[in-house]
Amino acid sequence: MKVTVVGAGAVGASCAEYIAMKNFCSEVVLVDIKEGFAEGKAMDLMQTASLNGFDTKITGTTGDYSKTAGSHVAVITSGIPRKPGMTREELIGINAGIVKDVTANLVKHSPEVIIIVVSNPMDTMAYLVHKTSGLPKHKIIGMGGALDSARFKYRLAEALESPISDVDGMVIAAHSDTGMLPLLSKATRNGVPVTEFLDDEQQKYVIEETKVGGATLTKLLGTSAWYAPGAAVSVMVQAIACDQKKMIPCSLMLEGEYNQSDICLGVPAIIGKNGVEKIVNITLTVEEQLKFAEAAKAVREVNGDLKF
Ligand SMILES: NC(=O)c1ccc[n+]([C@@H]2O[C@H](COP(=O)([O-])OP(=O)(O)OC[C@H]3O[C@@H](n4cnc5c(N)ncnc54)[C@H](O)[C@@H]3O)[C@@H](O)[C@H]2O)c1
Ligand SMILES: O=C(O)C[C@H](O)C(=O)O
Repeated sequence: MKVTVVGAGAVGASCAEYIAMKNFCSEVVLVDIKEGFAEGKAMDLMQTASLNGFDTKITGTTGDYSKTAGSHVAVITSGIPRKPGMTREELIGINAGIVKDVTANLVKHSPEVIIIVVSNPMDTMAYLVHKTSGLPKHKIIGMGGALDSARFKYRLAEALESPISDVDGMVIAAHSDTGMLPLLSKATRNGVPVTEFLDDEQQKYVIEETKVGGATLTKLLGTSAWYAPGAAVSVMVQAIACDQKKMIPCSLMLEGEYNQSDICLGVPAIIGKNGVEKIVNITLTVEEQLKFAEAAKAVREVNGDLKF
């Protein structure tokens, strides 16, 4: 299994590191536009192989997409991250052009590739890849829900004063500060609804902190996060590489599911060797349905700024 990661910056390098550490892939190719940067990151990571005990071969290239030929999966992390005080949506002006060019280069050299879109604003960038790549819809997957759900579990465990391994939960809808929908109604501690343990104020805290999870880290770090994003991507790549058929919330092109069409939004899906094996329909409360529709409206407005 060959995986390309475009963008050897914070998130791209973290993806490559987690993928290699899990040792399920033969080859990871890092691509960046900055001269020598991807080559340097690849060499540094390869020098951890004997220390960390992996056999994945990591190489780097400055923009030579012929080196990515025959990739099964490609991850797009190229583009600018936000700074404190910014929204992800403000990145569209620069990142749309980058994502469009990168997609064309990837598909040219790997026509069968499955693309995982990470660059922000992610739901809109995933939509852009659908509109420009010519790939079938099951081969384009936006990464947001896996990360947001991990942050939800972190906040749930904090409020429950429990180990994170005790909790389960999922975030769907948009990967944005306002459009995320943490499904508190379905979150559990060892199978017991968390609503049995958390009062209204604690529930509100968990939801609000989850939604601004990326902004909180951006404020602390001065740029956006990379460890959890890289780990989230590695889980998705592994689900494809090992045909795990894992249920992961991902930003997918909807054609009537959840009452939405012609939009990429976070919904639970089965991820396996073909990419998206199936979108999973779950029952939402009336309030959740309204929030999902509101998130869709906001993402649609951002999509309207795209030029194809
Ligand atoms: N979807 C998510 O959950 C999620 C999570 C974290 C970050 N992100 C997004 O991922 C993107 C990358 O974040 P980061 O922290 O790694 O930024 P970064 O600045 O550390 O890295 C981005 C890299 O992309 C490279 N690049 C720019 N244009 C390129 C091109 N045309 N071809 C190849 N490489 C190119 C840059 O040289 C840089 O090395 C941002 O848009 C950020 O908002 C999304
Ligand atoms: O917050 C950001 O801008 C980056 C990313 O989308 C995240 O959620 O960490």
